[in-house]
Order: sequence, then structure tokens, then C-alpha cells
Amino acid sequence: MDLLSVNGTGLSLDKLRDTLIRLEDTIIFGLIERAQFAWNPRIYEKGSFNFVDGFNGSFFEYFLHEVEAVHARVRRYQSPDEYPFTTPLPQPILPALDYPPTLHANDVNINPKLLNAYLEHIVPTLCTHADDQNYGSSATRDIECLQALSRRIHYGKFIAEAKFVADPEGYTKLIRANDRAAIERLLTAPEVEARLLRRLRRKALIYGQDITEDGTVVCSTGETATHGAGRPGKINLDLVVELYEKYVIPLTKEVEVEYLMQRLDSQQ
Ligand SMILES: C=C(O[C@@H]1C=C(C(=O)O)C=C[C@H]1O)C(=O)O
Repeated sequence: MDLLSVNGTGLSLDKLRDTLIRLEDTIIFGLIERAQFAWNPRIYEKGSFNFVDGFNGSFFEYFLHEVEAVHARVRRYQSPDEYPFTTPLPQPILPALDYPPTLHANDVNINPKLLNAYLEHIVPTLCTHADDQNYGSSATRDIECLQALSRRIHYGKFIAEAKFVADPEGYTKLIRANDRAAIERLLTAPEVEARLLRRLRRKALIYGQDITEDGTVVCSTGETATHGAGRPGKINLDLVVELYEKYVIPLTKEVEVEYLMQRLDSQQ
């Protein structure tokens, strides 16, 4: 998160939602990039590569931890909107930044659930079931997708804080009653979710096509078509919508609920 993205006068729900809308583009393009390579299930299988003495995890796990270790050294995970998937990670080599104390202290990190959903359901549906030996490229795109998805999902903390500030009595009563279901009902905005899913389908349709210099639309099959001819693009539109419906939105709301469950623990 850049230091200026939280306005000095408190959290604006509309501004926070604009950030989620912008992250849709990052996520869709990340999925398009990953879909250019085969599933390559071998990179997720423990022991499939004997490449590092004493490491018995998968190629992907090794790659992910190495990437997160470098990012940790440049203080990525001191940002309140960045959460790692792996541990242990080294201490930063840069001094800490003075982030505005927007969020209350909490230990919410649901990356394990996100990682499982991504590897077990999303990648196998997104990619052709083959091995094209593009192991490094596949893992690189996976990490980019996971980092964008994690940012989007954990942004739920800022959304939840904005909602709490707007209705402290309503949320305090439900938090004290330990009523997670009621908290989720209160924070749910069905019309926002419905608009999001409609917008997402259209973005995936448009982003998944190639536009030539004369304005025709070249689909992934190399055919040319007038715009919107409905030929297959570079990504399965239903998968993008399903990804949000089944995983991104529910996990975001889980982050919101769990953040709120800890909201009264720390007085700031
Ligand atoms: C993120 C929000 O909270 C909930 C989660 C949403 C999502 O994950 O897209 C959308 C609306 C709400 O049900 C919000 O209110 O904007």
C-alpha cells in the first residue's frame, strides 16, 4: 500500500472499493498470463524434483518461499495490505515505513485457504491438462496471481474497518455476542457483489481478446472477428466469475469477519 492511499480523514468505502475494482484488472490479466502455460502438475508435487539438498517440498513451494524471502528483505510484508504465504522469512534490510495506524492489531492471514483453492481448483480449471515443461514460467505466473488475489482478499480488513467506523454500535453488539453469521450478514452488500460479477464477466470478455491496429478483434485462435463476435478469448469467462463467486468474495468476507472479531481486542 502506498503511504497516501489511506486518506487522512479516515477510510472512504467508495475509495476502498475503487482499489478492489482496480485489482480485478490485475487478477484477470494474471490469470490470462498463467493460462498461456499448461497445468504442469509436476511443479506442485513434493519430491518431484531433487534439486536442493534437505528440501523435500515441491518446486513451486521452493520458488514461492525464495520469492517471498527476497520480498521480505525489502519490507514488503510490513505493508498492512501484504501477507506472505510462507514462513520463516528474513527481517527487512530497509528501515520500517511509518504507515498510518488505520487497522487495529490483528493476526488475520487466510493465505493457506487461498493457496489450497488456487492449486486444487483454479489452476487445474484454468490450464490445459498437460506438461509443457514451462515450470519456471508457470510458477512465476502462479505467484503473481496469488499475490494479487491475497492483496484483494486481505483488503477486506480496510473494508471492515470502514464499516465498523460507520456503525460501531451495530458491530460491537454482534462481536460481543460472538455472532459471526450475523456480522457477515451485516457487512454483506448484495448489490455490490452483483455489480462486480457483471463487470467482471465483461472485463474478462474484453481483456481476453487481441485488438489489431485497425480495430478488428483477433481471438486466441488467431481468427479475426468483428468486435464481440463471441469467439473464445484467451480465458474462460465462466472461470473468472466462478473464481470470484466461490473463492474471492467468500474469502474477503471471511477476512472482514475475522478482523472484526479481533477489532475490540486492541484499544488504539
Ligand atoms: C468488499 C466488500 O464487502 C463484501 C464483499 C464484497 C466482495 O468481496 O467483493 C462485496 C460486497 C460485500 O458483500 C464491500 O462492501 O465492498
